[in-house]
Order: sequence, then C-alpha cells, then structure tokens
Amino acid sequence: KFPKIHSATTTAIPKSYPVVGSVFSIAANFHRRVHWISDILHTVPSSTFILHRAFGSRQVFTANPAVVQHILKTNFPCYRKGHTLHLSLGDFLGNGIFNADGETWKFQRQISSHEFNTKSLRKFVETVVDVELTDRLIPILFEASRNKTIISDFQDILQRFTFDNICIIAFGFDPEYLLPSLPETAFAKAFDDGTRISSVRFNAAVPLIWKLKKILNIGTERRLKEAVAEVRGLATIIVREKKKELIEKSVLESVDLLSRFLSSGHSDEAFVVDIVISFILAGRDTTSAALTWFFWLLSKHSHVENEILKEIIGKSETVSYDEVKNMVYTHAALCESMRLYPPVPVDTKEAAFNDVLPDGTFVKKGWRIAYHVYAMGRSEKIWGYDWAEFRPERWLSRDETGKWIFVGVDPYSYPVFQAGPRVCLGKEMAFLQMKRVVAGIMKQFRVIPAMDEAFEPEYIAHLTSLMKGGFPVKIEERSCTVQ
Ligand code: HEM
Repeated sequence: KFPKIHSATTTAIPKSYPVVGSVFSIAANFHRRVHWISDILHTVPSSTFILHRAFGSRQVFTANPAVVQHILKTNFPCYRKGHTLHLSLGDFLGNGIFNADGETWKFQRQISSHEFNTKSLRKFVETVVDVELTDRLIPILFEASRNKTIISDFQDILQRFTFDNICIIAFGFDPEYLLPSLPETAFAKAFDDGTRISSVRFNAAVPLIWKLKKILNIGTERRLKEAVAEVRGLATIIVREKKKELIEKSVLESVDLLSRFLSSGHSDEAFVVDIVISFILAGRDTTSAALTWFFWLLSKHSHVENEILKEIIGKSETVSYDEVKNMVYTHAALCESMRLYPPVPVDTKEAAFNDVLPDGTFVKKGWRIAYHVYAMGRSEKIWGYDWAEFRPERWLSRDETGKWIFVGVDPYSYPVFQAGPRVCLGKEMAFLQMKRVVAGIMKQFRVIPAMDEAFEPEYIAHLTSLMKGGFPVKIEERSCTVQ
C-alpha cells in the first residue's frame, strides 16, 4: 500500500466576479494549478466544470472519459489547438506540429510517421539508445557507485540522456549533453527557457501582462526572445549543413527526421526548423519525466522491482530490440507510474464552433477545453478504491502457462499519450526507449533515493511534468539476484 500519494481534498469551484472572473483564485493557486484543478474535478459530481477567466473568457476542465472521447475523436474537427495556444507558443514553436491544425498538421504528421515504422524504431533502439546508454549513462552510474558519491539530480541526468537521443532522431545532431562533466549547453538552456516561458504565457491569469512585456521587451519576454533566437539560430545552421550533406550524398543515407522533410521537397528553412523544434519538445522531457518518477516509485515497491528483475535476468548483455518489446511487466509498471505521474498533466483544445458535450455542458465557440490527465489517473471512479496504490498488476493478467499478458485500458480513460487522430506519434518509441533504459540500469545497478525516507517529492509542471528540486540518488552495483 502506498498511501502518501497526494491525496485529493474537497475543493469548490472558485467564486467568479464581474469582468475579472475567478482571476484572484487562479492567481493564488497558480503555483499549484495542476493539484488545484484536480481537486475541484474530484469534488464536482460530473467531473467537468467551467473556470471563469478574466474578461469573459471561459475554460472547461474535464476528467470524464466520455467527454474526452468526444473531444479527441467523435467531434475532433471542433476541438483544435486554437488561437490562444498559437499565440502563446507561436514565437517558440512557429508552425511546428504541436502548434498546428488543419493541412499543416496533416502534412507534418504524414511525413513524420515514417520515422516511427518498425525499421526506424529498431534502428533507434539498437544504435541511438544503446550507444548513449553504454558509452555515457552506464559509465556515469558506474563511477558514482564505485566512488560512493551521490548523484545530486538523477532527473537532470535522464533529461540530458533524452535530449541527446531526441536531437539525434530529429536533426541527426548529437549535442553531447550527457557527459561526465555535465556541461551547460546554450542550446539546452535556451530550449528550457523557451518551453517554460511559453507555458507561463499559456496559463497566465491575465495574458495582457505578457503581451505588454513583449511590446516593451522586458523581463521574461526579453529572455524568451533571446532563447528563441538561440534555438532557431543553431537549428538553422544544422538545417543548412544537412542540406549540403543531402546534395553530396547520391542516396539518402541519413534517417533522421530533418532529412526526411528536406528530401520530401520542403526547403523552406523556417518551416523545417519549426518541425524539428516541436519534435525535440515532444521527445525530450516526456520520457525523462516518466523515468524519474518510475525510479522513485520502484525504490518504494520492492515486489515490483523483483518482478522486473525476473523479466530482465536471462536477457542478453545489451538487451535486444525484440527482448525489449517483450518486457510485459516493465511495460505495465511504466503505464502505472505514468498514471500517477503523467508526463503531460493537462492538455488543452479550443472550440472552433458551439457544441454540447455528452454530459450536457454547453461549449461556446472560442472557449478552451482541457482534459485533465493527472486528475483522471487519480480518479476513484475510473480506477477503483485502490487508485492510490502503485500496482502494475492492474494492467496484467496471466496466460495458461502463468506468463504475464498486458491488458490495455480504454485510451479515453487513460489519455496519457492523448488519443484519437492526434494520439502521440512517439508512443511506441517512448516505451522502447524507457524499457531499454530500465533494463540497462537495473541489470547492473540499484537506484536509491538520497532523501529522507518520509520525504515525498513534489510533482510540478510547465508543459511537461518535473520532480521539484530534482532527484538526488545513490547508485549501488547489483549482484543480479531476485529475492
Ligand atoms: C512518455 C513519453 C511521452 C508521452 C507521455 C507523450 C505524450 C503526448 C501527448 C499527451 C501528446 C498530445 C499533445 C497535444 O497535442 O497537445 C503527444 C503528441 C505527440 N508526441 Fe508524444 N509523448 C511521449 C513521447 C514522445 C516521443 C519520444 C516522441 C517523438 C520523438 C513524441 C512525439 C509526439 C508528437 C510528434 C506528437 C504530436 C502528434 C500530433 O499532434 O499529431 N512523443 N505526446
């Protein structure tokens, strides 16, 4: 039993005033907005409510699977990224897939889906992930275990790992961010700032403030401008080099996403840069966040650790692509961990026309509507009385020989990867990467939190989630035995 997971409290829908709506409550809870909205959703019987923002703007929040299915699939044409997202994220993401609707989105989705076919995924695991694991991550963990030093932030190590991985997939460029010296790279730092400031814009209680700061070029808006210039500057250099490389090569040898877009006839630099930036955003902090919480939960649940070890023992030294695919229990444990700590806690759309949700809620054209992944993962209505337990077995059954079989759940009750036509393109890639990393680390090491036994880390989120303050750990070499 794991009782200390953030427990829901009864929280009423905030009071709304003329003109300013619930701006005071929104501002007061801004630092804990994910938990606050989640608590309200657990309190209201319909699991859906309308938040009144300033100047008549409205945002619907829901944790109801039937409503999620309606938004993401049944009435997909109505629920788009929309104006507010486009405006808030546009400076950083341009027209990249995360910020695109209609034909621009369709085109990017079509071309990039080739990057996720079986051949590309196998190559990703057997080259990109394996090399980074063997040459960079394992040596760092080995040094820490041998010298008995504390790794002050394992989350940072995992972020560096996934950043290198995704840059290779997206650009064919290795930023070498995970090195023993843990270098500062201007590109990664600028990327962080760009994401954080864009997310604050999107969630702002009074958007007029960031708009004024932008006009005056001060504070965070000034930093955003610099960060965007840095990210786009480097990305443009890489695009130009890649263009030259593709002219020199008689056949297409590169398999990165950038090469695919350039060879599909798209030479507009700004657009190709947009596409690549969205992919880096998609692939970097999502899997690192998932792995951070996974290793923390694992340290508190020895029976789960043992089951995973049983699955890993007997696999080849560098666990192969096919072996990784078949790690059923580990797959379930990752799903369970992301249920409680989803890498993307809230996802927002905007209504293109008036609509009525399946629960009767009226949605006016232009309103924002968000499905709350975090609240849904902690909903007793969806997961039952034991929702607070970390129990991978809820995703599994046994076949007649006693082997684990994975039993999925309806994606509208578990929209961790979204669902419907815009379901996450990198879902399979993410699982392969995470399972390969888990196997690689757990085969040799135990990851032990270097924090007080009773300390419960805090879940926070910008666009993706984070363990607040980082994850300090000790690393112990494992003699691979199952207790
Ligand atoms: C645990 C890891 C991951 C999680 C939980 C996750 C979750 C999500 C979610 C919730 C969305 C919907 C975002 C939105 O439209 O508002 C999404 C979209 C997307 N994801 Fe992932 N993601 C993960 C890893 C990855 C990876 C590794 C990649 C690629 C390298 C990737 C590529 C994408 C792309 C391209 C989209 C946009 C799809 C579209 O709009 O058609 N994701 N992901």
